[in-house]
Formats: sequence, structure tokens, C-alpha cells
Amino acid sequence: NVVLVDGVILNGPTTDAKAGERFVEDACRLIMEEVILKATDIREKVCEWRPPEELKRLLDLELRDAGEPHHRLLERCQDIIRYSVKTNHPRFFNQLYAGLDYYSLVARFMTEALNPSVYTYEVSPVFLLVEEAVLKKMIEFIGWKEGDGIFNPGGSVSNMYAMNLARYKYCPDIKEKGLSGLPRLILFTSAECHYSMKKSASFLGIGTENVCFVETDGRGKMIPEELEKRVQEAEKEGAAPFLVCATSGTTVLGAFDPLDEIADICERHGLWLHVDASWGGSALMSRKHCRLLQGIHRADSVAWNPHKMLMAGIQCCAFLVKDKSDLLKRCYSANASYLFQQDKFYDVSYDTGDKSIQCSRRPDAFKFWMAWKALGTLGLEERVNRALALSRYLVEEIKKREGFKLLMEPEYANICFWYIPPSLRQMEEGPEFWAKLHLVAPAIKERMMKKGSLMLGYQPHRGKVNFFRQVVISPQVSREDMDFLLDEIDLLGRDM
Ligand SMILES: O=C(O)c1cc(=O)cc(C(=O)O)o1
Repeated sequence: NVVLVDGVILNGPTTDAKAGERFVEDACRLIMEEVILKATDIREKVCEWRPPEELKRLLDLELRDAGEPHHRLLERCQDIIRYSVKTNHPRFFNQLYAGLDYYSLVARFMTEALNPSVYTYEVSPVFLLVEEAVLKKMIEFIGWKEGDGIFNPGGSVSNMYAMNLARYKYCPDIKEKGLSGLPRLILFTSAECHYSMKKSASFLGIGTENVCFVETDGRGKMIPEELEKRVQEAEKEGAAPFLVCATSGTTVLGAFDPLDEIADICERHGLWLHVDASWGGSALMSRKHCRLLQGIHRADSVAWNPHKMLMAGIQCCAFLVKDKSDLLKRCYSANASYLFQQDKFYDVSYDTGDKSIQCSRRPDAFKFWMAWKALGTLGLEERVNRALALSRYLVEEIKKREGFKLLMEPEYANICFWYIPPSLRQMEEGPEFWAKLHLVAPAIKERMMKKGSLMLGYQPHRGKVNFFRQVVISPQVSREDMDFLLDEIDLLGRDM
């Protein structure tokens, strides 16, 4: 007997599971062949550049009334892969993330298929325990005996959490009473800090005018004496300093702030110390390089993104808090009765989702856990050490090559340099020289993307004209790739 409600047949399932399963199998085969097997093949192009208007036509993005047959969908999947940048490619150096970790990729496949939301133990028993285990281990590497934390959708969100948590610690009433009646809160960070400091200050209603950008030295490191001076000035003005955000591994230069000296100042003035180690935090896994973050155990909170140097797959971002009480939960919880029932049959302290500003949340810790489980701490340490050794190799090669000029001696995996084409090499380094040099990197970048041979970031930075920023991360990158990088830039730019 057919059951009809509002003209809809309710008997039996409607989706054709068999067809769907076949589509999944075909699509997985396509992904294996077109992405994974080619991911590290340097004969493949890093990108298949097309201008936006042309790409819109090629992809036929319009959504229509009628669906499309599977064979047509598979063709579209092929196009989408073809025109997507191959961030796994050994010569993708464009961002602070790169490369393919096979173990974290499997974790990503699994969580996409399982599709959990990490708010309660009842829905995500495994992934909540995985998150707890990973946070615990990361806290150990920071040097805290215990603490708290949560995985966030981005390092910017972690920095926002830190700012809000520091403010909440400073005046807990804000959660209920809001901003009215607050003193003029001031936070301090370095002139090299991540742009999410400004985003966070505006988003949280602190105001970007109340972010004090402390001067840095020639290598991009915050000057403690300058910080002390700015804090005292703010106190004299009757403002309310509450937070210092230091950076371990700045975005462009890869600079590490002197954390011990900064922590001394925070202790003296009773300020929350947040360390944005989104990029540099991974050096904590290396016994050789962890000294870059000397003093990080004195921080009140840390942002650390395993999706960067440790290749856990975008996004994988931990926000860690030294306070082991339930400060994080008190600050963010809203006790939704339909998720965080207190009368459940199990220990509800495992329902950790209320520590987050999010409701639905992806199991991002699992990507990192799988890679860590596969490689071990020693394998991850080796990954960091190799990336920094390869960086050192490149620095020495640049020093040997005519036409390449380092901005500075790097501390980490960011190698910033100019390429000076032969036409400019005899010019005196005056305004005209710099004006002409400013045009070189963007032009070489255009040529490399249209050729698909390489992707490397460039930027102007604090008065310096456009320069390249090479970032070394992936174990699939070889010395030969470093040589290729310099050869290719010279090949693409020598006629400029
Ligand atoms: O997560 C990243 O890969 C990332 C985050 C940034 O803020 C900036 C950059 C970058 O400049 O490449 O990368």
C-alpha cells in the first residue's frame, strides 16, 4: 500500500543508493589518479591559469532546474581538479602551508564520510577524545603542566579568542553587561603581527585605534624596551592595558619575538600574554629549533596551526590556554539545553563544544592526530628540521648567485629576497632603482603562473619594495627544487 502525504510517496528510501555509491567510487578513482598520484610529480603544472571570465565559462557554474547525469558530473570534477591550484605540488611555495601528508589526507577522507560535528560526546565520541589527546600533547610541548584548549577554524579565530578571553579575564561582567561602562582597553602587539589583530579588535568592539603596534628591530622582532615605554604611556593616559600579543613566526619575515623579556613586562603590568605561534609553533617539536620560542611556557594563551609547517591539512588550528580552570568555558558557554543536557547518562564534562563560539564544528584535530600517530613525534621533528635545513641551503645558494639579494638573514623557513634583473644590476640603489625593482616580482609572478612552473608569494613590506617570500615546508621538496626555483626566477626575469 502506497502512503501518500501532500502528494509525496513515503514508502521506501528515495535516493538511488546504488547509483550514488557508483558515483563515489568513480569520483574517488578520479581523485586518486588526478590529484594524489600526480601530487608530487614535478612534471605536472602547479597551476593551469585562466582569467576569471574565461574560467567561469569553462566551468559552466550555472545551477539549473534539472540535475546532470553522473558522467557529466565526473567530467566537471575533472575540470574542477584541472583548474584548481595544486597546493600539494613540490613547487607550490605560495603560502604558509604546502604539500600533502598522506596520513592526514586519509583522516580528512574519513571525517568527510563520517561527517561528525564535534560539540558533544554522544555525536562525536571518538573525535572529542582525539581532540583532548592532541591538545594535551600540544600543551606539553608549550611547557605547561596542564591547560585547556580547542581547535578553531583558523589562526585568526584563535587570535580573536585570545583577545576576547583576555578581556573577559580583565572584566568578566562583559559577558552579560556588554561594552558599556568599560574603560578604554588597550592591547599591544608588534608592527609585524598578523593582520587578524586588527580584525579581532574591530570585530570585538575594542577598536583598531586601541591596538598599539610596538616597533620591531631590523629582523622583525618586537623591541621589549619599546613595549615597556608604550605600556607606561597608556597607563599615564588613564587607558587600561590588558593584553600583549607576541608573535612566534611572523607571516612575512618569519621573525620570533623575545618572549622571556615580553613576559617580564606582562608580569610587571599584570597583562595577559598571548603568543601567536600559528606559524612558528611547530618549531616546538624540534629539539634543535624550539629555542626560537624560549619563554613560551610563560604565555597565558597560544595559537598554533598544525596545518602550516606540519601539513595537517587546512584548517587545523589549536587555541591553547594555560588556565586549567573552566575559564574558556565560562567565557563562551551558553548552555544550549538541546545539546548540553546536564542529565545525560554519561559524564557530560566530555561535551566540550560549549567552549567554542561555534555550534557545528569539524574534527580538525583528527588530521593532526593521524599524521602524528603515523610519524611519531620524531617524524614530525624531522619534518621541521628538514624544512629549516632546506631553508638554510637556499639562503646559502642565494648568497652565491648574482642578481639575488636577501632582505635579511632569516630565523625560520621564510626566505625573503629580491631578484634584480641584469638591466638593473649596474644602477645605483636610489629611488629610480627601487621604483623599477618594485615592478619585477609581480611581472615574474604573472609569468610563472601562466607557465604553471612555480608559485611563490611576493609583497611590499613596511617601506620595502616588492620582494619574494620563499617558504619551505614539504618533505617532498628537494634541494633540486630549490635550485630550480632560483633558475626559473632568473629565466623568467632576466629580460626585464
Ligand atoms: O594558513 C596559512 O597558510 C596562512 C595564513 C596567513 O595568515 C597567511 C599566509 C600566507 O601569507 O601565506 O598563510
